[in-house]
Amino acid sequence: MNPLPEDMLSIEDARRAILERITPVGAHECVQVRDALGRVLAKDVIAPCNVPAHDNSAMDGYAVRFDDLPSAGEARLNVVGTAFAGQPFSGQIGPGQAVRIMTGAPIPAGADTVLAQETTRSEERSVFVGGGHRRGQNLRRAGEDLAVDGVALPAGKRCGPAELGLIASLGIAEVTVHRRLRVAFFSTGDELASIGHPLAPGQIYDSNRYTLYGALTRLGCELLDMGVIPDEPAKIEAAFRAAADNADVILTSGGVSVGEADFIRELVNRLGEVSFWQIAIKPGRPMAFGRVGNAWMFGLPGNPVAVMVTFHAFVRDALLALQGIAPLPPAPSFDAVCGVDLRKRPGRREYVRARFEWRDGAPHVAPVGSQGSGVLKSMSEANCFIVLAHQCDGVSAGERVAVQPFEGLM
Ligand SMILES: Nc1nc2c(c(=O)[nH]1)N[C@H]1C(S)=C(S)[C@@H](COP(=O)(O)OP(=O)(O)OC[C@H]3O[C@@H](n4cnc5c(N)ncnc54)[C@H](O)[C@@H]3O)O[C@H]1N2
Ligand code: MOO
Repeated sequence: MNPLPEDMLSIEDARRAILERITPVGAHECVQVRDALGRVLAKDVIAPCNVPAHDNSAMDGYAVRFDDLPSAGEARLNVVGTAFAGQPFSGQIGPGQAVRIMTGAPIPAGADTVLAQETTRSEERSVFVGGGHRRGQNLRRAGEDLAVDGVALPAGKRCGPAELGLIASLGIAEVTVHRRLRVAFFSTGDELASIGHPLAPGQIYDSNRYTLYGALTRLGCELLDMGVIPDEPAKIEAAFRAAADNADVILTSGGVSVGEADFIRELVNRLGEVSFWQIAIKPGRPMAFGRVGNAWMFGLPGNPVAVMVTFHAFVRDALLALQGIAPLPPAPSFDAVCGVDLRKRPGRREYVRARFEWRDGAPHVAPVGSQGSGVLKSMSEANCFIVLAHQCDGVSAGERVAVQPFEGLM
């Protein structure tokens, strides 16, 4: 078995080193509510009005005065009008009176309680009510969702469907968001051909740019796809310079290890700085992080699954932090019963492509397909990673293991 290098950083140390150094992109812009989907708020959204705007009914039924309700037996109240959402009852409810009310209608003056109509009996202009009610029941108070002048959404929040609706519920047409993150990316390797070009002997099709396109698009980044760059230092250097002039982040794949055509680290060290490049992770050990000009640089390993694992473990959260998202959402994770024995070398965290399913009310998980770090098929068949901790030295069938589902992450 090959020895593990001694100067590998743990995943936690590498993540900390990355996240401590980066700060969100400074530039902001104003966008229409719909265009805020996936964008990160750069300023708090302050409520210009209450939501709900007025005390209103949570049920179809009757608005009443609690003091008119019997503690036992049945009381009769006079129905003096009707309140609809959008058509309030303009009068005042007096003793012994009720107003027929629909869900969302403003509570008439004088009423303090709503009876669901299923708990009542009506006859012409009367309603009969029993005991057992609570003062204030079935009422939604003005401002109980969002209070006027309060922070409705904090800066750093990424806008999803709920946030768009919430902003609209305040009547706000535009919000201030961080500028989109610009990410330049290219693949390196003489063996790589792009789609549409025939393969020369020894060549393979470049898949990493497409995987990265997918992952970056899902994160809402502005993409600068720089294609395939051959293993020629001058060409890679030119690509780095152009990328650093135009992007906040540069992602490369390939050429980061110790082979004779692996130029990435040497070039980045000349144009900027490599902070570290060996991490206690499998797959993905040779991943370089550093800077070129004003851009952050992630030199991802060439193997297609190593690209995805390092993106998941390091790049994703770094991009979220650069977009201004705070605090970073934790990666969803749960424990599942492992169906097979797993071999594992202590001293690095391993990400195993796997599928989980629910059986007998509990999650079960087992690896899928070949775990070679060039094998994308098993990545596509998997729906989660089994994450084996740094010091773990193997798992026996039936033991519980940590699982990170892909949904929402990849
Ligand atoms: N002597 C050592 N050799 C290797 C080590 C090591 O520590 N010592 N590490 C291995 C590990 S782990 C990985 S991962 C790879 C990473 O090396 P590179 O980043 O230099 O990647 P390449 O050599 O350029 O490519 C590796 C592999 O991936 C294929 N590839 C590259 N780019 C693409 C692409 N865009 N689309 C599809 N496939 C791609 C490439 O053809 C190679 O097969 O190094 C190990 N070696
Ligand atoms: O760790 Mo490499 O990333 O096996 O493929």
